[in-house]
Amino acid sequence: MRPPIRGTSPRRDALRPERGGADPETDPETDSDNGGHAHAVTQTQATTTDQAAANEKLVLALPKGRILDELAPMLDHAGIEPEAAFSDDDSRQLRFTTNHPELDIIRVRSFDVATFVAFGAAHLGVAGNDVIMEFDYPELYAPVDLGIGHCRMAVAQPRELVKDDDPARWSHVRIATKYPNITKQHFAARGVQAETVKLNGAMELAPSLGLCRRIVDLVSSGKTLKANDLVEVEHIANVTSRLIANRAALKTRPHALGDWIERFREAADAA
Ligand SMILES: Nc1ncnc2c1ncn2[C@@H]1O[C@H](COP(=O)(O)OP(=O)(O)OP(=O)(O)O)[C@@H](O)[C@H]1O
Ligand SMILES: O=P(O)(O)OC[C@H]1O[C@H](OP(=O)(O)OP(=O)(O)O)[C@H](O)[C@@H]1O
Repeated sequence: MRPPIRGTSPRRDALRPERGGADPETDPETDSDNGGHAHAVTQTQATTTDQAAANEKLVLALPKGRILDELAPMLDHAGIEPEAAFSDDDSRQLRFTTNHPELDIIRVRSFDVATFVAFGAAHLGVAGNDVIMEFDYPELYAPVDLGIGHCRMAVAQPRELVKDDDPARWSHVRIATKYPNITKQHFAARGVQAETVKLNGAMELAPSLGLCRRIVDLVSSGKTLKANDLVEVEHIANVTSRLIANRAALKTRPHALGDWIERFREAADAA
């Protein structure tokens, strides 16, 4: 099951910052979400649904790990104080209340943030644009670049391969990566066929063990590549973390979500 797909270019659209904050009421794309079927819903049904939605708690999905550390001061600036268990590493709790009775936080894996928000299980979330691009969910909208989680996505290969190799002459490559979709799109755009082997981590091991000669992965300091005798040969994208929102929720609860989007925008501007 995937969220419904529309015939536009959602990836680029999702990552485009919106002027003056999200206004789903005037967003022509969100207006066309129902493909005209909205007229079949009676006013009473619509009102009841809106009220039910408005009474539901908002859920903010946050990733475990490194992003959470950088996000902490931003949550503070946005006025969000999670309950104590949120910062307790020994706690097995996954959903947390906050100082706002209408807002809960869930803590999930970074790739899963996008899925929870795209399917409407969470209304808002924080995810790297690596994750947003890889899934390319049309139901995601990314209004705020939080300016944290800076890194880049790159193609890398063993140092020894570089001297006799010209990437401009590649016609077919085999790549180990956590990002098969981005990788295929990147190479397709320059006429290279890419065969991908999906790994969930430690991609840097693949060349030395003969799995694939090349990898696509995130690079920040470059230490991991260096330690594994690999070098970057192509840049694919710059990566930062974004606030993401479910488009349908933006439409049904524009004020509640818009308020949180504005708070995160201010927190990002202040950082
Ligand atoms: N070296 C890095 N420097 C800066 N940001 C990074 C780096 N590696 C990853 N990121 C960003 O942080 C996000 C989460 O990465 P992190 O390594 O914390 O989780 P993960 O190991 O990819 O996911 P999981 O929780 O599923 O194990 C990535 O999606 C990316 O946007
Ligand atoms: O350029 P660097 O500063 O060395 O950072 C790059 C490393 O960071 C990420 O891995 P992470 O530490 O998240 O481990 P992972 O393999 O479990 O994803 C990424 O996948 C690289 O391996």
